[in-house]
Formats: sequence, structure tokens, C-alpha cells
Amino acid sequence: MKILSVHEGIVPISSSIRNAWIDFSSMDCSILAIVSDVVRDGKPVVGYGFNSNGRYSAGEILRRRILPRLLDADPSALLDEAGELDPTRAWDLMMRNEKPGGHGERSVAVGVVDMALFDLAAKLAEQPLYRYLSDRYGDGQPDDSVFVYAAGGYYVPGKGLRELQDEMRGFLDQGYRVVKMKIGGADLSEDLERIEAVLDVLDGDGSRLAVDVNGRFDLDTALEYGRAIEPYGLFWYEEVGDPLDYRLNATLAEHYRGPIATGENLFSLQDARNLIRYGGMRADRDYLQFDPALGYGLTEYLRIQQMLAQHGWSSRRCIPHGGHQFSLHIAAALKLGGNESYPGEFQPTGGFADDAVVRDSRVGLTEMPGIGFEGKRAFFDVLRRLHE
Ligand SMILES: O=C([O-])CC(=O)C(=O)O
Ligand SMILES: [Mg+2]
Repeated sequence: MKILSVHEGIVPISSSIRNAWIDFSSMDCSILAIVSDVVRDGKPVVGYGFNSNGRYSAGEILRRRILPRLLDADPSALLDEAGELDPTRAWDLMMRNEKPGGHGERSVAVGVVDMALFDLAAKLAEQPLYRYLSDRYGDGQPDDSVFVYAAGGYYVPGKGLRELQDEMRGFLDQGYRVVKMKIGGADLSEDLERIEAVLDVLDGDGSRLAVDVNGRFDLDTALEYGRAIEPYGLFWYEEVGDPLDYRLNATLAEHYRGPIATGENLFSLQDARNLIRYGGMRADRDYLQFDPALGYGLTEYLRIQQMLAQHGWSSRRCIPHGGHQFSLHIAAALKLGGNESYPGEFQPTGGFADDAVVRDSRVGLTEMPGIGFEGKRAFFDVLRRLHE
């Protein structure tokens, strides 16, 4: 197996939504096609990747550093002893001459390539990605469905409590039991009104509602909101302070008794380990949201899983950020606790196969080889145009 060509592009995933930190008016995303020399049914086998959401496209880093290193390498460097493509072998090649630390946008660029290589490797093995991964990195008995929660509840101009409730009812109608909304983009009294409006839709059951601060609060505000929302018994209180402020998180965990979730903006093994060492996260109730697409790919995520196991954390405490098909396969194969889903946002890249059905907040996997972008028509049309 040899890589014949790599094609990189950018798609807008912009919208009028806003969380407590950013709006999405100029959000975009890198997409990638890796064309192999293996031909099936008269066509080359192609792997596809993209960079989740929340970080912008990383084309400059891909074009100037990551892709040239991959393409300059001896093709055999990507193969295992059996001569099969091993995506994890690309990591050292792509990261040559990169200093440690400062894990930021280059982790996004590497993540895009890693996703495309795993899509390609599973296609070459003629397996859906979750089976490919379970056979190689799991116990060979993947979960046949994955818990998913519906993320939304953004701030949008003109959106009032009634519209917020309608959005949440729509999620329930689509088969979700657990929903997530943004907080921290208004003052406490307005956010409490918004939370109570959503709780009304959930029959008052706080354990079905997660709230997400997107890193906005200082310690005082984190604790003040924490005191106000603790009686609701929420599903989780997410990314409350700056993602790298481990002391803030640890102090919050001393005071807030309900589950805390964080990690979507930690992009490396080292940052994840610091969260576990210093962030006060509690293995009996809290959730870790590292997104394999943003954080150097599945290759790094596997290292993070190993680190978590060494620290006594179950993989079931992980529910990745991003709402994409890559993490859905990973969740089933590595027996994570679930995966995010955005039924209403981040198109065309986000979400699962067109025929995916959510029932009781669980979704099944696609059986087509690879990640299954081919079963997500509007996105696949965009990906295919990269190389056809
Ligand atoms: O609003 C965003 O950037 C997305 C986010 O935090 C999440 O999905 O948890
Ligand atoms: Mg979040």
C-alpha cells in the first residue's frame, strides 16, 4: 500500500450561534482525502478526515509541515510487519522537528491526517472502523450501540425561552433523553431562567440536563453558579473555567458535589495527564471530553486511554467532544461512556450516518467499511470533490 496523493480543503461550518466565549460566524474546518494505490471495484481506496469543530481549519500547518513530512517518508514506514497500513506509525513522521509543549493548532492538523489514515486502514481491511479498532486496540467485542446526548441550547439573536424549549423538545422527539445547553453567556438570573425552562421540558429531571460554560468563569463565578445549580442535580457542569487552570477545577471539585466534565480543549497526553494529576477530577463521577480529532488523533487518544487506566480511570468516564462519526466508532470499540451529538449544528461535517436512528439516547454503528462518510451524503459529496 502506497499513498498516491493527498488533497486538502476547507469547508465553512459557520452559523449565528454563540456560546459564552465565541460566536461561530467564521468557523471553518479542514477536510482531507488520502488516495491510496489500492484499487477496488475500479476505484482507488480513499481515506477521509476532518477536524471536528471549535478550532479553525489548519491548512497552513498541513501544507507547510505535516503533509510534506508524511509524503517525503519512505512508504514502507507506514506499514506494520504484515505489510498492512498502521496509522499510528505516521505520528512520529508527522511530528519530526516539532518541539514538545504548546499543544495547539498543530494537534488539529495531525488529527485530520490521523483520522483519514484510520478511515483508509479500516477500508483496506474491509471492516467498519469500530470493528477494526476493537480487534486491534480493544477486546474484540465492541459495544453495538453508543450513548449519545444532544448538544445545543446556544445563545442566538432573537432566541427566547420558548424557542429554547422548542429546540429541546425537538431533541427529545429525535430520540435523545439527555440534552445540553450553554450557560455563562448571560447573567446568573437569566441563565437560571433558561435552565428552569429546559427542566420544564424534561419533567423537572435535572439528571437529563448538562450545562456548558465554555471556560468562561473565574473561580468566584464558578463557585457562585455551582451553589445555584447544585440543587438541580444536573447531568454535568462543563468546562467551567479556563481549560488549563487545573487549580480552579480542583477547587470547584471540592465544593460542587455533582459531576463535572472537561477536557475538550486539552489536546495532548501531557495536558490530559496534568488534568488527572492536578485538576481534582473524581473518577467516580466526573467526565473527560478529550476530542481525538482535535488532539493529535486516535494515536494520541490511545496513549491517553493508557494513562487513564494507570490512574484508575474507567474508559466509561470518557464522552468525547465533537459529535462526529470518528469518535462514535472509537466509543464503541474502546467502550467509552458515550459520544456527543449536535442534531442541529455544524453541518455538513458533524453528525452520524443519514440513516442513523437514536433510540432512548443510544445510536448504532454503520457497517460500511471505514468511518462511513459514504453514508452521510451531503458531506461525502464535499469530500469526494477534493480528489475527483
Ligand atoms: O460551543 C462549542 O464550542 C462546543 C462545545 O463546547 C461542546 O460541544 O461541548
Ligand atoms: Mg463544551
